[in-house]
Amino acid sequence: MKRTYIMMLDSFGIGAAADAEAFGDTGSDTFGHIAQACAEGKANEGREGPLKLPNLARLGLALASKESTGQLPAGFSDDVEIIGAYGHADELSTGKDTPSGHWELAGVPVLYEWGYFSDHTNSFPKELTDKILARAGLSDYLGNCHASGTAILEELGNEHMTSGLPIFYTSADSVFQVACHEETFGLENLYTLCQIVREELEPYNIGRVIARPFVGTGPSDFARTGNRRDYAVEPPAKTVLDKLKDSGGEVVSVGKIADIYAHCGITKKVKGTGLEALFDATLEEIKLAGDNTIVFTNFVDFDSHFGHRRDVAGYARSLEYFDSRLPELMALMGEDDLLLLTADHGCDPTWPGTDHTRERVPVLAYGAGLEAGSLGRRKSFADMGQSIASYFKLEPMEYGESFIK
Ligand SMILES: O=P(O)(O)O[C@H]1O[C@H](CO)[C@@H](O)[C@H]1O
Ligand SMILES: [Mn+2]
Ligand SMILES: [Mn+2]
Repeated sequence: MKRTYIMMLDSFGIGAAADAEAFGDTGSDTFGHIAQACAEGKANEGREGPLKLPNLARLGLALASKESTGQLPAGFSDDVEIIGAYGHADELSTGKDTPSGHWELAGVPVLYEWGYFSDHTNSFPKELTDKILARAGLSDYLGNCHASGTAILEELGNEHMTSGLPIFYTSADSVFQVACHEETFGLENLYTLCQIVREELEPYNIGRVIARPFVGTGPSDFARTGNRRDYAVEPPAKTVLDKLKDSGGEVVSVGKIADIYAHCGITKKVKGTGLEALFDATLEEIKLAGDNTIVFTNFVDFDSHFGHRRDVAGYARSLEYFDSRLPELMALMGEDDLLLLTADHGCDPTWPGTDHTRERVPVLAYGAGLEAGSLGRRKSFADMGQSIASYFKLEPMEYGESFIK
């Protein structure tokens, strides 16, 4: 029986990419800097001391990081019995965003330039927002800037609730984000507005519109909810997910995977909010998975709760939680099953600003008869897509070199 489990630790980079300089990210290292802070006793909220990831270490995480950066992350040893194939991959895609990372992993790098709203204030062109407002029947909107999604709620959340005007903001990514209160504005109204934005963005080549619903009564208790929705454009070519689906296989999305692939190549969708719920849902789907199935989970909290929020201790705590649950997943694996752990970009919580960081990602592959040891430096995340194609005996992808025969 052939089944692949892809665990996407959103934003878990392992060292600056070869081209990090072009992004202002030279020296960034999500994993390395978290480990460093932990070893120095600077990440003790809700956890303590050096970062402990024994299961990921046995899969080769620390050694992959060493091969990426030239040094072992603080608190990790190379004297560990390695049970998996481990490597690190550079990104071919032009951007350090979520869709690019996910699509490239599935064999389709984004080689064109996305559109960006690069101006930090007055970010959106008036002719665009005029069209959106007219279609949505709104008189005006708030925001119109680059912002952290939680900071902008503190700043504009109250005004939004009293005026009923949506908050529009963006970031260094190719995104148009819309924050609205779930109760005062209404969740369905927010989704409808985002659909209008998606349609009006057609000429701008923007990767994603993101609905950012929140609840609460004021800045002290505003909280974003799990009803976030991503409206991505479709990948520019068939991904390995499409190919497996077209060949009659099953592709199960857990979390926001389906949204990120614009629902292409997916046969079943399961949602969950938070690391624990997503891990539970993943285990349930693995138990149900038949032959020729991919179960693909995105663990978004690493990125949205900790990376973007520059919360080192929170990131470390969640990594340790994730690691502690890995044995449950591995116990469900059949002899021929393949487990892949990776990331889509970096989001170094020690880095200035609140944006992603251009980093290499871990490529941890386990099972399916793979020999334990180094896979070295991979030129593209697409090596994973090519390997999955080869594993399921699908037509080869256009990009990527397989590490599975
Ligand atoms: O600050 P928040 O709203 O979490 O937004 C972040 O999330 C988006 C998607 O990763 C990024 O573009 C960044 O802007
Ligand atoms: Mn991401
Ligand atoms: Mn992000």
